[in-house]
This record gives sequence, structure tokens and C-alpha cells, in this order.
Amino acid sequence: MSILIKNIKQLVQVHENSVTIVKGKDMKTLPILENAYLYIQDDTIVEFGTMDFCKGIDAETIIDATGKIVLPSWCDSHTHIVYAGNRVSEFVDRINGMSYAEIANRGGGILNSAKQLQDTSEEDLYEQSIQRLDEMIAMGTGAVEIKTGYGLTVDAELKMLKVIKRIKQDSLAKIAPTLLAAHAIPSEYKNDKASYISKIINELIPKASALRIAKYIDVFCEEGYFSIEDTAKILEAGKKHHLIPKIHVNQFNILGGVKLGVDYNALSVDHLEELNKDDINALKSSKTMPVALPACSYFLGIPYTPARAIIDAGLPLAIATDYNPGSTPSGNMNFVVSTACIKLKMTPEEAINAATINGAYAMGFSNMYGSITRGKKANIIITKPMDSYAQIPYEFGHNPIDTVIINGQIL
Ligand SMILES: N=CN[C@@H](CCC(=O)O)C(=O)O
Ligand SMILES: [Zn+2]
Repeated sequence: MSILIKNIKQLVQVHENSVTIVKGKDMKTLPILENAYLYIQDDTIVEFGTMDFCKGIDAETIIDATGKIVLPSWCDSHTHIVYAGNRVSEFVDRINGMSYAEIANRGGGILNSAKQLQDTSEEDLYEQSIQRLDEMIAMGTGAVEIKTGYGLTVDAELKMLKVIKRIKQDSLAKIAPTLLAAHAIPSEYKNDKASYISKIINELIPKASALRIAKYIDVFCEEGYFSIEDTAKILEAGKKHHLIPKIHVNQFNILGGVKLGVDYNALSVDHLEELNKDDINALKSSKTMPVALPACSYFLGIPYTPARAIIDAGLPLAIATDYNPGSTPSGNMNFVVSTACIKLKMTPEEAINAATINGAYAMGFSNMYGSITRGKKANIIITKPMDSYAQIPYEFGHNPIDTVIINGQIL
């Protein structure tokens, strides 16, 4: 199966050589080709260039992209899309004045989602979750990290991992599975957090590892959830089983989780709504990707991650949705890219770099995803007609997508 996309107004994020990360000042550069073509064979990007060099190239399917922008599909490196039901009543409670923390303290929040998930069959959970993923794909996302963390028992966490595995097998999107059993302290362990941690370390991690259904290990390192010491123990156990750390840090409080993540060679440290100089310095000497989640800040009304301070310090930055029922019930990366520009003061070039190549890096596969490079996977967005790629974040709330191609298949 071959596809030729021709007369492309702007072919965006074009790299002759495989890039895997873009940092600091370089994030302001987004390489483009004007009046270009892109040739795809099966699931792979095979060739691209300006239209002058397109003569003689034929394909089974030809798409005329006159007036349209073509870019790599979004790489969403932080989601919790496997969940049951919703938390719309908590949304209304927050509008009426309750805080996220107050709702969690009365047994709502993550514990509410855990109760709903425990009462939901694996089949039903799969159906609800794949529907969310299909909607994300239609909005231009082609690679997604998915966390557990709404199970909070060994069985329910494994049920979540099995659902993620099925999604991975059935979907054309690239999926990265993460074990986040340390997402909240289950009510039955309210006064005995150590026993829950020991269950994660001695039972759940070894089981998940034996089944080979998780690649990453995550912890919600936050006051009232898991301390620095708890986080270190869980990451240590994960590493023994070859799970790579990707952690939730600095959402509400700075506990030192960024430095801890760096010490454990975390692939990413995510949230960072609160960030200080020590955190930035710790990241400077690391391979860890900071990840901002602007739609979470938008929905909860909490501070936005200081993207300028991160990028201006020469660091890379990725952006992701954080799609989950409590803090971000949205999987729309177009909105995330817009919000990154509007609220985090990132330029469109920085935001698109953060949502493509750096997002792929934060999932560990930027060698195969996140740019238009020969040999990389053909995960492509074709936009509606527009003047330039900057119109994607500019027209916030609009749907810029005309066509998506995932793994070389036109959807
Ligand atoms: N902060 C921790 N976890 C999720 C929210 C979970 C929830 O409220 O259900 C997040 O990343 O925002
Ligand atoms: Zn999250």
C-alpha cells in the first residue's frame, strides 16, 4: 500500500536525520518544506521533498493537500484514559466552591474513580477506554502513554494493564503502558500506607513484570499521597523489574521529586506546576524530559507550568493532555498546543516541538515517531486549509484536522 500526499502547503517538522529530542533555543525552530510532497509505503515514511522533485512518483492512493498543512501526529505522553464512568458531579461541586483537595479528602477524587473501576467488567472498561482513544486519534493523536492507577488493588490494577494490552493490540496508535498503582492510598490502607506500598512492591510489580504488560513505573509524589521516601522505594522496586520511571511531581507542592526522578534516571517528570531553581538545575544535568500538562491547569484553575523558565534554561519540554476523569476530562492535543501558546507563552514552533518529537521522547520512542523523517512510522495529520501551522494554536477550540493517517492507514 502506498500513499502520495502532494501539493502540501507546509510539510512541518521535517528532519533529514533522525532527531530524538529538541531543547532550549532549538525549540524555536520548526523545520518546514513549502509546496512539498510526502510518500508513504505501508507503515513507513519513505520519501519527501518539494513538488519540483515529485515528478514520476506514483502511488496507489494520491491525496491532494493543496492549501493544507501536513505534520507528524501528536504524541501524547501522559494519559489516564482507562477509567470507568466519569466524575461530573465533582466538577459541579468544584464550581460550587469545593477544592480538588477537599473532594479527595471526603473519599472522592481518585478513590471515587477506583470504586467505579473495581465495579466495572474488563470488557466494559475496554469498550469505554478504546472509545476515548478513537476520539483522540480523530483529533490527530497517533501515540499515547496510558497509565493504570484507578484500580488500587492488585486485581484491579492488573485488569487495567490487561485492558491497556488489548488496546495496544487492537489500535493502530502506538501505546506505552505505565503502572501507576501508587496513585492514591486506598481507603482500606488509610492508616497503613506501608502495607499498600509493600503490596505494590512485593506483589504487583513482580506480577506485572512477569506478564510483560507494563513498560513504565509511575508514582504520584505529592503531599497526602506518596512521599519522597515512598516514591524512592517504589521506583527502586520498579527498576529491579526493568520498569522505567515516569513520575507525577510538583503538581501542588515541591517535595524534591524532580531531583529524585533525575537520580532514578526517570524518562520524564510530569506536571511541574510548582517549580523552583533547584528543580531546573537538577534537570540540567539529566536526560529526563520535563512534561507540562496545560489542560490540567486550565480545568483545575491551578498555576501553569513555567515553560519559559524551563526552555530558557536550555532544557527540553514536552506537553501532553493528562486525559483523566478528575483533573482533565479531555484528550484534545490541539487544545493543549493552543493552551501552551496562550498560557505558557510558548511559540507555535515550541509548542509543536513539545507535542511531537519531545512527546515521543517522553514515551521512549522518538527514534520512530514525532517527526517527518525517512524510515519513521507514517503517523500523519493533514489539516484543513490554513495559512500556516501557527493557525493550529491560534484558532483555539476549533478542529484543525482534515485527515489522519496512522501506521500508514488513512482513517
Ligand atoms: N495528579 C494525579 N493524577 C491525575 C489526576 C487524577 C484524578 O483526579 O483522577 C493527574 O495527573 O492530574
Ligand atoms: Zn496524570
